[in-house]
Amino acid sequence: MVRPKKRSTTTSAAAKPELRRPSTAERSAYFARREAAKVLRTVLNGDSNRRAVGSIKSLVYSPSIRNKKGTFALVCQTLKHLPIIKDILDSASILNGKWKRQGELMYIITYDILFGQAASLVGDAEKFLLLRKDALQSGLAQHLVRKGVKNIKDLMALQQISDISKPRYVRVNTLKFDLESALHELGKQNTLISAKYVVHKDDMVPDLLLLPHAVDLHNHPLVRNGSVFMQGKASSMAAVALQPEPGWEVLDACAAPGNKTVHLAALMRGKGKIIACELNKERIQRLNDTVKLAGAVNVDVLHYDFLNLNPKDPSYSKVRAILLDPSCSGSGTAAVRLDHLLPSHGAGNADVANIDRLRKLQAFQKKALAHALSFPAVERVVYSTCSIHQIENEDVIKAILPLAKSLGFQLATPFPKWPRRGLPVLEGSEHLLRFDPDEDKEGFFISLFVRKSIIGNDAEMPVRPGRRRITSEALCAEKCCCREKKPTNKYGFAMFLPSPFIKMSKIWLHPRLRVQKKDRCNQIQ
Ligand SMILES: C[S@@+](CC[C@H](N)C(=O)[O-])C[C@H]1O[C@@H](n2cnc3c(N)ncnc32)[C@H](O)[C@@H]1O
Repeated sequence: MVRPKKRSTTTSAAAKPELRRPSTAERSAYFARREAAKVLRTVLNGDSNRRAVGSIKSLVYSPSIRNKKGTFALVCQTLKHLPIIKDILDSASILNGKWKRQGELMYIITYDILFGQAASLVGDAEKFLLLRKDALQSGLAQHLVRKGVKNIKDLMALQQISDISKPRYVRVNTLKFDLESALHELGKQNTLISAKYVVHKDDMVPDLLLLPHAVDLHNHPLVRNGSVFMQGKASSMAAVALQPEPGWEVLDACAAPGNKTVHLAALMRGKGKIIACELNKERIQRLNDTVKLAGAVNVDVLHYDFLNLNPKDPSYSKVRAILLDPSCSGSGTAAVRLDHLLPSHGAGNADVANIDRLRKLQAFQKKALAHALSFPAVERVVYSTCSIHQIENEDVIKAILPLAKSLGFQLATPFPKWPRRGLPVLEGSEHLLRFDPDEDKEGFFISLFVRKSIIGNDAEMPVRPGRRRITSEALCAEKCCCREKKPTNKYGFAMFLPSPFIKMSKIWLHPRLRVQKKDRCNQIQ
């Protein structure tokens, strides 16, 4: 890394301005630009490979970034202006091989020279671009002409980049703090911004507080000591929908970073047991940290593949509720993650690679939901995603519903007063809950399965927890999400039933359960 030059002993009058010791502001701006370039490189690489390693926010708020606020602003602003910056650098052929390899740093500095803090520019890369400032400025003037606008303000308006004014929610961690004290503390005069936050209680989710969107609480003492968690409304609804009772055994199937795990612990008032299962080794540390920060003593972190947990293992025989918040496309949080700033935005979201990815995610989601429903004592299962795609939401429920029904589950209605429900593509979609990215500033999906002893019309006999009645529809759903499709006979039944099912001899040949061959698998496509 080329650092700002230290004071030199030379006495040459011409060299003096170049070699003076950089001021604190210049040094801090120098490092902020390097930190921003590092984040920008990760973001742009992830975007071009369609494999984001983290959102802009999560990258900026990682411990390695010192000047978080400055870095975040610089990355966002550079991204907003990136098409213009690239056009100017390309058309003026300013970058040679050496500086091309540091493209992200060049973008950041160009942003600063043309649109930002050109005052504190020290460093070799900065010097290189400052020497070409005239070329950059005339490139900008030509760009404005090409776009048919008079000034930068009009140019930005043309790009129609809207700021996402998502309200800021915090969930009070009742394991450590109480709602009224949090309301009081957060409402106090804030010395940093010399203003009071206006804090409201959420009208639907207990222990959730609402603040203005501009409020930055990352460094607030209550956040740092785990008294409150920065958690959105939709995400906070998932654990509440599960309604775990104090003393229950609960499984959080896909747990890291653990926001919902510790919410479950708070709802259970620290009584009972939560098994927090997580596959990803790196994310286990985050999960452990969240659990520790929240003071959740009844959480057992398990580094394991949820799909390989054996529901018949006595360790899980008392699990009464499962929260399944599996990996998903994250499309519902795209706005919050500032994906609209990325070059790929608007480049055809539904491209082939994306659809392929969604199908793979859906295959996992269906397997995981079928697996969650197979735990013998489970009474309540929440399936949630932060995706807006039907394929990861309603389609998953539709595919698994026959199996769920055969096991004695029904869809129940979490938060009946919430106005936005599931897309009407399956019977019972009114039970499903959706957050809309336009109306609610984020997309989210929650479904709740509750085990009843009588299954509506399809069943004359009660199904006790732990016992399953297998219908042909259920078999279809289970096979199609876990195995290859099997050939069916003219009645629509599988001709090659998996041997354990035959051994169980529990396939009830009730005429109602025979589904038409043509209808059998369409719900899982
Ligand atoms: C959407 S995130 C969960 C967020 C979490 N519920 C929260 O609120 O903080 C999904 C998590 O599931 C994990 N995961 C994916 N496949 C898994 C599997 N087969 N078993 C356990 N965890 C898995 C991912 O590593 C990821 O951490």
